[in-house]
Amino acid sequence: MSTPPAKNGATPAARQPADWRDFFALTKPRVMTLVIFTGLCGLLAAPGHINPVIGFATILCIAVGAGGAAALNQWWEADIDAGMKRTAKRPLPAGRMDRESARDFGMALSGLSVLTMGLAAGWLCALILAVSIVYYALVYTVWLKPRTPQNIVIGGGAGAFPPMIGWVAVTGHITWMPVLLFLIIFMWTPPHFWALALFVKTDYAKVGIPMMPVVAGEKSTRRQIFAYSVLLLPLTLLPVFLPKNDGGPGWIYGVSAGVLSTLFLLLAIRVGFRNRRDEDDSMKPEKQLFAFSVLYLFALFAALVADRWVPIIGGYL
Ligand code: HEM
Ligand SMILES: CC(C)=CCC/C(C)=C/CC/C(C)=C/COP(=O)(O)OP(=O)(O)O
Repeated sequence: MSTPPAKNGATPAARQPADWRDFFALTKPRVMTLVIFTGLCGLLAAPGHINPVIGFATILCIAVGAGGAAALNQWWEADIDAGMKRTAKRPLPAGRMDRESARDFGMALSGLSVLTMGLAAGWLCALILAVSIVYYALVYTVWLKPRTPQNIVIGGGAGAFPPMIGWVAVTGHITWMPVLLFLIIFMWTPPHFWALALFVKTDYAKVGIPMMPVVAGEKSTRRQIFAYSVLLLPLTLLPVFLPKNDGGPGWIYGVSAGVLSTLFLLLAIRVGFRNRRDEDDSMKPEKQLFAFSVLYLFALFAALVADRWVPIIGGYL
């Protein structure tokens, strides 16, 4: 694929050779910690045993594949990133790397991760990883993001696959539980992202990306954040009703999910029905919901692992 033409000539040519820190930054390491964590939790919560070396390779491949997809995302969007305050310091818009290096790095990481995943954890895991890379780098970044305010609703699927990959690495097949884990992240993504989009709305408007607050306005986005958060609560409780032999969790997960999702909903209600009087009003509730969304998913998946391992460890004591 050739490098996309500059949309407004904003991306400068690289002024200096990139070093390893720039390549690392290209993998969006902070965002990907949660992607990797949910993948790890899928693997640790699944019923069954996995060779630790294969388990480690699986998580490494998720990390490398997600990093590769993130590099391809930045290769494609260098001009957009140059126009937004939040992203302008990234290696491409800041002129620390040329676009072809980012593209080649992204392609190499993506190819390598899928191949290694296939050899280590099996070709079903490799297929799901390949789908998530293509989903993020192509379907979301190239196709949906510049076209529709539903971009992150549909595109959010990309980030929902890692726990399914971890789970399938252990069990070998897709059952209800990994599908529910996928759906939980799918439902979580709109409130996670729109809370942030509400306070960086002007940036997205400036570069012409049709994010929901830009297209449908604040009020509609707030109501939609609320709606997805309402649906998220019962969805996170559904796993408890699955049979134990499909890895259905018990009360540790159930209680944690109930408490966490209720807190999430309370914050979403504050954001959802807030009437800002003027543009200068603080965005504290939105910032709180965004920050909590990250903590929430970490805690929810940690509870899933605790649910499986606390009784096992307790049995040894
Ligand atoms: C299409 C779906 C998603 C969109 C558009 C999105 C967008 C964003 C954006 C714009 C940020 C701001 C910070 C940054 O860019 O560094 C962010 C932060 C973050 N996102 Fe998402 N996100 C999505 C899905 C996910 C998923 C699936 C996960 C993990 C499972 C995730 C985890 C995180 C984390 C951990 C942060 C905080 C990073 C930090 O502390 O700097 N996001 N997200
Ligand atoms: C295994 C695998 C391939 C996982 C992919 C994980 C995935 C899709 C994560 C999405 C999170 C993310 C970096 C969103 C940024 O959106 P953006 O690119 O629109 O944000 P930006 O404005 O910060 O560039």
